[in-house]
Amino acid sequence: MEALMSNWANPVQSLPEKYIFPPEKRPGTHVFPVINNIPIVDLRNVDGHDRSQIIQQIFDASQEFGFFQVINHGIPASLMDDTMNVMKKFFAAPPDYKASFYSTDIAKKCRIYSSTMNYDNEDVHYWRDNLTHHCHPLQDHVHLWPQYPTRYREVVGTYSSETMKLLLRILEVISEGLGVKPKYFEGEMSKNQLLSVNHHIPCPDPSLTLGMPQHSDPNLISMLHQCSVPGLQVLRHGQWMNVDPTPDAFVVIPGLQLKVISNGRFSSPMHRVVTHSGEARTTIGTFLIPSNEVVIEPAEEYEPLYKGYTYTEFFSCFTKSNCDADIALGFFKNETYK
Ligand SMILES: O=C(O)CCC(=O)C(=O)O
Ligand SMILES: [Fe+2]
Repeated sequence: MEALMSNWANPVQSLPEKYIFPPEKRPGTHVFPVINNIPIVDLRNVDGHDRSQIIQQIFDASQEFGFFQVINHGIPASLMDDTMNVMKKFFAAPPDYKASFYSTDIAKKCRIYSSTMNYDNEDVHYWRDNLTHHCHPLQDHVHLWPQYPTRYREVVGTYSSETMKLLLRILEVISEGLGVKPKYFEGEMSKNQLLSVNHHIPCPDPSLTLGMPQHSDPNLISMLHQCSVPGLQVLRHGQWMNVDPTPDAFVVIPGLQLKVISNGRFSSPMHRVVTHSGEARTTIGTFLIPSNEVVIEPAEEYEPLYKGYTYTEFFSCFTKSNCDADIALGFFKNETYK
């Protein structure tokens, strides 16, 4: 349980050796530029006269940046704040309470762990704790969730059903732009909803370590709710750049399955997390994940870049390739159109 950083005495005076990355992987003392023109999609009139313009904005943003932010998305700021506060309180809970959720078993449906799924075998640890649990359908999972703080289940229950609805609305807009049936992404395609909360305590030396490895999200689509402390970086034209938090917005990140289904019209941007020396950072990620059995394939018939596969087949290649998206997708590339 000493693995959980949120139990450590605060502040940590010097970076423990196990968290110091080899020089080529360190973020260094470089000041990273901020992406100051991240596309912001205003969803206020998505069901009205702005719909076709919104579709265009989402596709343009995905082509140009790989991701976008949404505002006026219908989830009240008060619910976003309540959920963030509940999460911050959970990570501040007594160590004994958190111990009951600690597990390195990825099959466990509600758990807290530190660094990555590979804590026991990795050479260097990432500077993060993570709470992950399934959310959908609520009645199958809510009994496994924390009960501290006392409002956890009530607040996070509402939050997760609202974020699920929002992601399905965004996916419906995307399906329209792709020219597939409006409910293409419902049901098996978005069967599992995962809430993944990252918590990074203040770090004595952010130049030497990382809060999360560089990766593309393996699922269908992700939505990220950042607190006010920056840390998310996206690789843009070969350079790491900061995606600073926009109050009350969500960052929408297409996953690798959307890249395949859209036949490459969406990409799945490479991102990572750097640490902060002054303040703790908490982010709430919502992931939609296909069922294990559903066949993922380009929705267009014309020159499909990938062969069909099940999500289980993909995920096994993804983990075997050490979570390298290019290697994993390489197994499913269609030779004819490479
Ligand atoms: O916490 C963040 O800012 C990013 C989280 C993320 O990329 C992920 O959980 O996949
Ligand atoms: Fe991610």
